This record gives sequence, C-alpha cells and structure tokens, in this order.
Amino acid sequence: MATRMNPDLKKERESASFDPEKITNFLYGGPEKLRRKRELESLALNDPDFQHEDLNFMSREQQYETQLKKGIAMITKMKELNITDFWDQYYYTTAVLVSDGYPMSVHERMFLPTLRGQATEQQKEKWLKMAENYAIVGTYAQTEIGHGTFVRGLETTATFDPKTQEFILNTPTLSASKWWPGGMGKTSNYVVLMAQLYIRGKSYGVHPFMLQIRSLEDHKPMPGVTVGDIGPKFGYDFMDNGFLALNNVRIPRENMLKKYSRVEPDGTYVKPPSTKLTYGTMVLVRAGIVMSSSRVLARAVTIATRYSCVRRQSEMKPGHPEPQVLDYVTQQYKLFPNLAAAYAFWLTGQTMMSVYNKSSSQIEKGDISVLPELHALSAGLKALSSARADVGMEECRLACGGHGYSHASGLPRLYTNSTPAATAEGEHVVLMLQTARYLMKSYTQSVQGEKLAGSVAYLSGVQPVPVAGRTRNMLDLGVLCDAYEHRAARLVREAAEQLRSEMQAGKDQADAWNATSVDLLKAATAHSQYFVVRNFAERLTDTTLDSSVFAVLTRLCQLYALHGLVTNSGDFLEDDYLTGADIRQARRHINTLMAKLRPDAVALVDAFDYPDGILNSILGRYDGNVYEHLLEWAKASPLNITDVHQSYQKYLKPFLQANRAKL
Ligand SMILES: CCCCCCCCCCCCCCCCCCCCCC(=O)SCCNC(=O)CCNC(=O)[C@H](O)C(C)(C)COP(=O)(O)OP(=O)(O)OC[C@H]1O[C@@H](n2cnc3c(N)ncnc32)[C@H](O)[C@@H]1OP(=O)(O)O
Ligand SMILES: Cc1cc2nc3c(=O)[nH]c(=O)nc-3n(C[C@H](O)[C@H](O)[C@H](O)COP(=O)(O)OP(=O)(O)OC[C@H]3O[C@@H](n4cnc5c(N)ncnc54)[C@H](O)[C@@H]3O)c2cc1C
Repeated sequence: MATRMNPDLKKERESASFDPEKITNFLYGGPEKLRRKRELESLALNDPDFQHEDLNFMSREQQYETQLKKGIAMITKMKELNITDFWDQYYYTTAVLVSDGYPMSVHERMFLPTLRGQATEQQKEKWLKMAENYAIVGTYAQTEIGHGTFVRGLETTATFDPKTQEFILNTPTLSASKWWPGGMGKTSNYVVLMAQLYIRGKSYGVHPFMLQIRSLEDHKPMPGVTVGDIGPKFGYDFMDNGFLALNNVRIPRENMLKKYSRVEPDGTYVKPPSTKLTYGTMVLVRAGIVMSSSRVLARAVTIATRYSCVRRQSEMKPGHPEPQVLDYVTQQYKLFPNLAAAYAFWLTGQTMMSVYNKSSSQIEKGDISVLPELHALSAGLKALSSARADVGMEECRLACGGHGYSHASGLPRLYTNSTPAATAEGEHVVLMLQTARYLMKSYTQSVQGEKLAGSVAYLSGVQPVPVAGRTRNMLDLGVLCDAYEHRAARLVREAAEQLRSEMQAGKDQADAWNATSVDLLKAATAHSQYFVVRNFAERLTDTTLDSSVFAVLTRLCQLYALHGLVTNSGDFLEDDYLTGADIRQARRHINTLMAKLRPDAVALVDAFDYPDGILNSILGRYDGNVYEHLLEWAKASPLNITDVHQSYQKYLKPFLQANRAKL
C-alpha cells in the first residue's frame, strides 16, 4: 500500500502563501485549545474499542446496534477520563462518531438540557442526577404525526386530577401520536413529554412532563404506553426515531417540570414569566446547529477540494497533460464560494454560541428581556446556515463527479445525516418567518423613534445611501457591509409597507401576513446574511492577526460577500443602490479572488484540521492516495465476499439456462 503523499497534493501544500497552523489556531481559539482538541481526537481515533466495520455495509438494525454499543463505550470512557467540558466532549464524541450519531444523542442534546432548564432544584435532584449518570435514558417528545411546526396545536393532553393529585396523559387522536423523537423507538425509558395542560376542562397550553415509557426491569412498554420505531428514513439510519401513543397514563403532579409554571394541589395554575420559556431547549439546539452546519460544510469542502487537486481530467490545451480539475475555473466557482461560506459560518457559529451563553445567563438571573432577540437571531441563523450547508454539500458532491456518488467519498452519508438540520428543530421557512416577525416589530419601533440594539440596531440607525456618480471599490469590506445593510434595511421596510398596504386593502393581520410572506422571507434572509457578512468583517479587525492570515481570510470574506451579492444581484439593483457597473465589477473581482485563492485552497481546507479518521472519506484523504484505497474499499463490500454470489445459483443461473435452452 502506498504511503507517500500524492505529488499533486504535496505541491499544493508547498505553494501555500501562509502556514495553515496559524489559521487552525484562529479557528479553534488558540494553541492550547487546539492542542487539547487534537489530544482528544487522537485518544478516540486510536482507541481499539471505536474501530468498527464500515456502517455503509450494514443493515439499519446493525447500524443501530453498532452505534448504541459505541455510544455506551464513549459515554463510559468520557466519564473515566473525566471529559466534562462542552468543547472537550464535542471533539471527543465527533472523533468517535465520525459522520454519524448514536441513539442517545437526543438524551444528551435535549433531554438533559430540558431537565437543566425546566426542572426545579428538587426535580433536578430526583431526575437530573439519574439522567446525567445514565441510570435512565430519555428523549424529547414533542412532535406528533399531525403537528410538528405548530407547537401550540399539539394534541397530547395532560389533564389534572385533583382527587389523586395526578396528571392523566392521553394521545386522544391518531394525529396526536408522538412521532419522530430520536431514541424513543427502542432506546429510551423516559421522555420529556410536551402536552397540553388541562385543569377543570380549561386548557393552559403546552407544558413539559416527565414520563416513564419503559420498565426499568425488562424495558417493556409501561401500561397504557404504545411505543416503537418509525421505520427507515432518508438517512440517520443509526437512530431509532420513535412513535408513542398514550392511553390514560397517570403520573404524579410532581412530574410536571415546574421551574417556570406549576399546578398547585387545589388545581390553581401558576403561570410562567413568559410562555416561551418552555421553548428554551429548541433555542439552544438551534444555536448549536449554526455551529454544526459550518462544520459539515467544512468537511464537504475539504473532501472536494483535496480530491479536485488529485483528480485529473480532459485536456485544457490540446496535447497537454490533463490538468487537475481544480484548475478549471468553473470547478473553483463550485468550490471556493463554499469554502468561503464554511469560514463565514464557522465564525458566525462562534458568535451565535457566545450570544446564546450570554443571554441564557441573563435569563437564568430572571432577565427575560433578551428572549426575543435571542429567538429571532438563532431562528434566522439556524435556517440560513443549515440551508447553506445543504446546498454546499450537494455542490461538493457534484464537484467530485461519479466518485462523489459513492459512499467511499463520505459525502452521501454526511449529507443524509446532516440535512435534517434544515427541517428538524424548526423548519426553514417557519423559522425565517419568526425572524421576520421580530423584524417587523423592530421596524415599527424604529419608526416610532425607538433606538434599537443587538442584531437589529441598524434598522434605527442612518442607513447607507448610494452617492450618485461615485465609483465604489467592490472589494472594500466597508462598501460590502454597507450594501448588505442597505439591502436588509430596504427589504425589511418594504415588507413592512407591503404588510400595511395589504391590511389597508381590507385584509386582516393574518391574511396580510400570509400575502406578504414571500417578502417577509426575503427580508429575514437578507437580515441574516447581513449578520454573517458583518460578523466576518468584524473578526478581521483583530489587529493581532498574522498578516498572511489576514490577507487570505480577507479574500475569503470578500468572496463570501461578493458571491452572495452577485447571486442576489436583483436585490441590490432593484432600488439602484448598486449599479450594473458595480455588479460587473463584483463578477470580475470574484474571478480575480478565485485565482488568488487557488494556490491556497488545499492549505485553507487543511486548516479546518479534520484528520482522516473523522473525515471518513477516501476522496478527501490527506495523502491523496485515492484510487488504490477506492479499490481496496470496494473489495470489502459484502457482495465481494465470494466470486459467485449465491443468488446466481438461485435466480440467474436457471433464468439464463432456460433462455439458452429455448434458442
Ligand atoms: C440531538 C442533536 C441536536 C444537535 C445540536 C448541536 C449540534 C450537534 C451536531 C448536529 C449535526 C447535524 C444536525 C442534525 C439535526 C438532527 C436533529 C435532531 C434533533 C431534532 C429535535 C427536534 O426537532 S425537537 C422538535 C422541534 N420542534 C420545533 O422546532 C417546532 C417549531 N415550532 C416552534 O418553535 C413554534 O411553534 C413557533 C414556530 C416558534 C411558533 O410558536 P408560537 O405559535 O407559540 O408563537 P407565535 O408564532 O404565535 O409567536 C408568539 C410570540 O412568541 C415568540 N416566540 C416564539 N418562539 C419563541 C422562542 N423559542 N423564544 C422566544 N420567543 C419565542 C414570537 O417571537 C412571538 O413574539 P411576539 O408576540 O412578541 O411577536
Ligand atoms: C431527523 C429528524 C429528527 C427529529 N427529531 C425530533 C425529536 O427528537 N423530537 C421531536 O419532538 N421532533 C423531532 N423531529 C421533528 C421535527 O422537529 C419536525 O419535523 C419539524 O419541526 C418540522 O415540522 P413538521 O414536520 O410539522 O413540518 P410541517 O410544518 O408539516 O412542514 C410542511 C411544510 O409546511 C410549511 N409550513 C408549515 N407551517 C407554516 C407556516 N406557519 N408558514 C409557512 N409555511 C409553513 C413548511 O415550510 C413546510 O414546507 C425530528 C425530525 C427529523 C426529520
């Protein structure tokens, strides 16, 4: 087996204009954090307990079993090794799980956070300790067959019975059956159940309840509980997403998670400071998805960029050797905007997490004034980043030609396991419209003279206007930020005006909203894109950045902004803020930037620092030895265990023989 580096990749690395390690340090928060990340990754990658057969060659049942076993080993080891910090766990678990998850990931990501966020100290004492120590395993059971988006429309009921001091839980209709919760199909024995609270026939809205669904003795469903797996999906094969039906299941009054609201023994309802505090876990996961979307895009672009330097195809000049496919400018146009987007969202994800942490500590202290901004920002950025990653991953797959379609590339699995991020935890359009709702409110406040703060501050400021006859430098990040700001502010204003004019024409608020919703979606998207561009540009004002790093990151920022601008040029041209000449200039700059980025492309993806064990892609191997490993991988396919498959004897042979006999 070849161990030397592919000469093309070697040359690429030698010709880079910067040391990728410097960017890696920038991305991971400095040398000490990077050292720790690598230590944790190699701990996991070199652990024989985590070596496994290729999941691509397994049935769904085998994948479930393998990932459960691995997940349990992972949790056990993290405890033994005292890996408790959020990022330490993230790096370790990513290295164990590669492009997949495990059946208890919703326990980690949603069940535990819900207990931490919604339970009283007493309740935490009772359940959180058990859950954190895996004495019980749970999931987040909210979505039903009939309703996922419309949380207020959930049909599962929790009816208070003052006589017995219990809640009676029911899924009264077929459409009320819980459907989708990860890990509920076969793994969990507890759920946080989101159900409509009823007291004396009156509904008080959706609340969280602790419910045991399986016996702690034999794992059989508890009385009144029907539970199982929902079947195969687009991907996510390792996960037992489940269904759950409840028939008069009784739980003690104490099982309502009551940090914010509760039911007194006499049936008095004590309401929360904000009903939206119940949605807290969703906000946390949305913020996390902004970060994880950038990571999956970074992986896809690493695979496609390295492969595009190894792959040679066609003749660019007659009679000359076949070029590396990355030398085709159209290939660069497929990949470099995705490379720039991966960097842009990486930095956005970091900002989103720090906004989340700051806001949640304020909420913890009782200041819920930060909730609307946190919700609007996380909703819009989750929607934008997951959609961008979706498109980008697919473009990267297409950029790998035929081999991109093979599981050996790692791309199909990365895509099918990550694309749920665009739907789960709030569907794209639905979340963008939540951001739009906040923008409309903010716009009205700004018109009334209020000074806005946070992500919408620009709406109440003096917005940039074009200066007639002035030639702009479309590479200037200030010019680009201004253009994005102007576009977002204009689209917000126009959507607000459209909304008002629909109402003036006689529509009620809801119909006017629906009639304007395409404009609202556009406004929220523009607002979120402006946030990403500005955030990237602001990170470049860090005066400690090494000059070679600053130069290459600036090119990426320019490319991200210019590509978005050219792709959405109508938005910038519509009100003459930019001119046709500006857009033409922008297109020329994209070409120049791509040419400048070309020698740095491999170093820029190397800087993401994904070891082969995590990248899990033959096309994206660090050493570039693609073809020999492709062949070796194919030979391991179960269909190749024997030269003649048994189905030949069973079906093909008699069929062919009979046909031959007829001739
Ligand atoms: C586990 C891994 C996680 C990974 C994470 C970490 C990364 C790890 C790696 C991951 C790898 C790849 C990922 C794979 C993904 C696999 C997925 C797996 C898990 C998926 C789990 C789920 O999938 S779990 C179910 C999520 N299910 C929704 O997501 C429902 C959406 N549906 C709503 O969320 C509400 O239904 C909706 C629309 C707001 C309306 O809610 P509603 O009707 O009550 O409210 P209204 O619209 O009437 O609005 C009334 C006022 O509430 C305000 N408001 C609303 N929400 C608010 C809030 N949250 N906070 C504050 N304020 C809020 C609003 O702004 C209004 O404010 P105002 O009145 O002032 O204008
Ligand atoms: C892999 C995966 C894992 C999941 N895990 C969990 C879990 O652990 N726990 C859990 O509770 N749930 C889970 N879910 C469910 C998930 O949260 C929902 O599927 C998601 O919130 C979308 O809701 P929906 O299915 O009702 O979509 P729908 O709302 O039915 O969407 C259908 C279409 O209607 C449109 N639409 C709906 N409402 C509006 C509106 N108000 N305005 C404009 N358009 C609208 C949407 O844009 C979309 O195009 C999971 C889903 C997946 C795919």
